[in-house]
Order: sequence, then C-alpha cells, then structure tokens
Amino acid sequence: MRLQVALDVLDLPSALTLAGQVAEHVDILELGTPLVKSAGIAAVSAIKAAHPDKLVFVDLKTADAGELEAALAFEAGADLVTVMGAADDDTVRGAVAAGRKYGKQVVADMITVVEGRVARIREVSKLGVSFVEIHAGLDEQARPGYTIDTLLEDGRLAGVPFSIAGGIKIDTIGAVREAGATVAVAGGAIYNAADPGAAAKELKKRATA
Ligand SMILES: O=C([C@H](O)CO)[C@H](O)[C@H](O)COP(=O)(O)O
Repeated sequence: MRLQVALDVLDLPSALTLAGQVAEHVDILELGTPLVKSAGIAAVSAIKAAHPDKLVFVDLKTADAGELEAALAFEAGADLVTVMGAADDDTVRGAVAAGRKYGKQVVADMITVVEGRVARIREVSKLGVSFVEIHAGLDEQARPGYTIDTLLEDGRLAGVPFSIAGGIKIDTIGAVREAGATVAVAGGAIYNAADPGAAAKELKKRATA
C-alpha cells in the first residue's frame, strides 16, 4: 500500500518545508484543498519542481466544471487530481476527459457521501476515475464517536480500487492496509507530529508491513 501525505498547511514555504521533511518516506505528495485555495495553483508547480520524483496529488475537490479545473492542475504539473464523487456525473466525466488528454489520473473523493456510499462508489468507478478516495473530512472526524471503521467496511464491499482518508494514525494504518486500500492518506498524523519525518517513516513501515 502506498502512503500519501496531505500537506494541509496554508502557505507554500510551509508546504515545501513539510514536503522536504517527509518526501523520502512517502509515495505521493498531496496539496490539500486549503493549501490550493490559499497559495493558488502555482503551488502545484513549485512542489513538483522540488520533488520531480514524487507523484503530486492536487486535492481540488472539484464540484463543477470538471474538465476545466482538472486541466488547470494538470497544466501546473499535477499527476492526480480529485473531483467530488457527489458531483454531477458530467462533472466527473469532464475531469476524466482532462485526465485522458494529459495522460494523468483522476480520483473521485467520496467526502460527504455517507448514505448509499458503496453504490455511488461503483457508479463513479464506471465513469472512468482511476480510483475512489473513501474519505471522512475533518468536520466529520471531529464529531463524537467517529471511527475509521465504516470507511474500511465500504472499501471492502465496493470491489473497486480505493484509498482511505479520515484521520489515519499509526495505530490504524495497519487496518487500512488489511482492508485492501491501495493508498493511505495521512495529514494530521504527520503535520501535527513533533517529528513529521519520523511519523511518516513509521506510517510507511506499517503501510508496507
Ligand atoms: O482532504 C482532507 C480534508 O478534507 C481537508 O482538506 C485531508 O487532507 C484528509 O482528510 C487527510 O487528512 P487527515 O484526515 O488529517 O489525515
């Protein structure tokens, strides 16, 4: 299982510093949605230039104009972009069309889809995305009683390639691997750690154990 770090910081210098601390231990560098909104699409080119050997994932969470938005990120150097799994099918198809044009990948972010999630995962997979990200966002994670277990259960049921994002920690990444995820996305467990490099190293060890 590959490890993706979510660079959920708010400015490019901080993102470059964090990426530099963790890159050797991760497979994919993600520009988080708040970073893209704060620093702009030019941040994609800067991260790719600093780490040309890493896949760069841009978490656009596109809700409309799929082809246009995905193309912006691909032009800037993105290898993967997200489109909302909850978006209109034509928005997903548009992002997929841009992916085909640039020879890059589109991921459907299933954030906010809770009821009927497995059915929607199967639908968007047929629209041509490379895989789905089964995702509980930061607001959902903050609710009392949140666990990652329902994400993992839906991944097992869906029968398509998937990643998991939703507060993955050192003590839960093993369960993510066992559920069959192809990618584990970790943000807070890395950027909130006293030593982000050491945290990423331990997560990678458990991701591949
Ligand atoms: O996508 C994310 C979230 O919606 C904020 O943009 C996070 O990057 C993703 O959830 C991974 O971060 P953690 O949940 O902190 O591991």
